Amino acid sequence: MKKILFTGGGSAGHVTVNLALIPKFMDAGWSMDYIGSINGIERQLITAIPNVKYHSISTGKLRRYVDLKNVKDPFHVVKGVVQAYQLIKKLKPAVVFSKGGFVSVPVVIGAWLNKVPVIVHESDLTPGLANRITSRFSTVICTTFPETAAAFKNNNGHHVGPVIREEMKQGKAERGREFVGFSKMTKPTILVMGGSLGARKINEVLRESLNELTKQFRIIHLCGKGNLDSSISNPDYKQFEYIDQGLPDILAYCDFVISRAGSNSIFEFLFLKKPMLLIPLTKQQSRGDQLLNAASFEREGYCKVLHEELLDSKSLITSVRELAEEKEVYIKNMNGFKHHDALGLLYNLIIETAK
Ligand SMILES: CC(=O)N[C@H]1[C@@H](OP(=O)(O)OP(=O)(O)OC[C@H]2O[C@@H](n3ccc(=O)[nH]c3=O)[C@H](O)[C@@H]2O)O[C@H](CO)[C@@H](O)[C@@H]1O
Repeated sequence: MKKILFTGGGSAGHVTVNLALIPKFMDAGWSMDYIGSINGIERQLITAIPNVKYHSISTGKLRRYVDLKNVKDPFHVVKGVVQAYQLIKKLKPAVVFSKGGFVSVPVVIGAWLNKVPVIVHESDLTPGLANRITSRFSTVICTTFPETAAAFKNNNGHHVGPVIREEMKQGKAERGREFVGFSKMTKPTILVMGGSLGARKINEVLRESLNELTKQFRIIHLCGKGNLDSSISNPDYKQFEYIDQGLPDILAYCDFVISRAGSNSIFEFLFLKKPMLLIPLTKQQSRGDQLLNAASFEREGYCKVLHEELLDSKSLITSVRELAEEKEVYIKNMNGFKHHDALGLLYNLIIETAK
């Protein structure tokens, strides 16, 4: 039986493509292992899947800012490399697929030391730090955006396009309504998603604006772990920390989306033709990848952008109303995007690369 090893984590954006690939390898009868961190979101998402064996290793965050943990973390990364090397030596996978995030660095180096071919995936317009490191130890780097492929120095970039999980295509609006517990009613519904980990500023401003927004809309708020606010009682507002299996149904049910600009999420919204208001992570909080993702979508006319520096209750309410008024224009523009089978392309590439 052929064996594949997946890695990637830290946030769901570094797990989603793995979640899309796993059913394909399962159907083809491959044996599957996953190396992730001890406490990252990948543990919760992957251990819920039967037939995938989860192994955890020590990890260290790769920070761009000064922090006392920067002294300790290189030791965690080195320990992770040793653990990954030993695990891969024992597991003997035919190929490693890495979706990035800091946990992937020791795994990819461990695979390279074991001479196992590695495929890396980058979903943002500019490569993340982890992928810039792991690209040097990889056979192919697959990208969501065409221009990203050229950024990798070893000429091993390969554009595959946005990988959409199969279940995203099978959402049912009525199931979504029942899942969240809204009564049958015609008020348009907005899904608010501050990235897979939630976004404090978006949560605060949204909650300040709730009374005004719910005069016109219903709101489903994915607020991130530990961010529920039990003091709010509004029949047109439902909040969840994170939704795993039910998300396709909820997206099918929603009319609009307010979101961070993580690449996997925005391509899912594009695929489902949901007019979106994007509030990208700022340059102070990140390398600026979401600003570029959002700018690229704005140029194509797929979204409206509200920069966090300008985000307050007034600008949020105005932007949402404008989005709703211009709904048809956004949908028309999104209809022009040509989707192809990126998941199939990626799957075939992995099969061809496997030893
Ligand atoms: C803070 C941070 O580091 N953000 C990065 C992270 O974002 P983040 O982890 O938010 O990643 P994305 O927006 O790309 O993807 C999130 C994925 O989680 C899913 N989802 C989300 C919420 C939920 O309740 N249920 C659920 O299933 C979405 O459908 C999507 O498939 O990875 C992205 C892709 O590399 C980057 O663009 C972001 O800059």
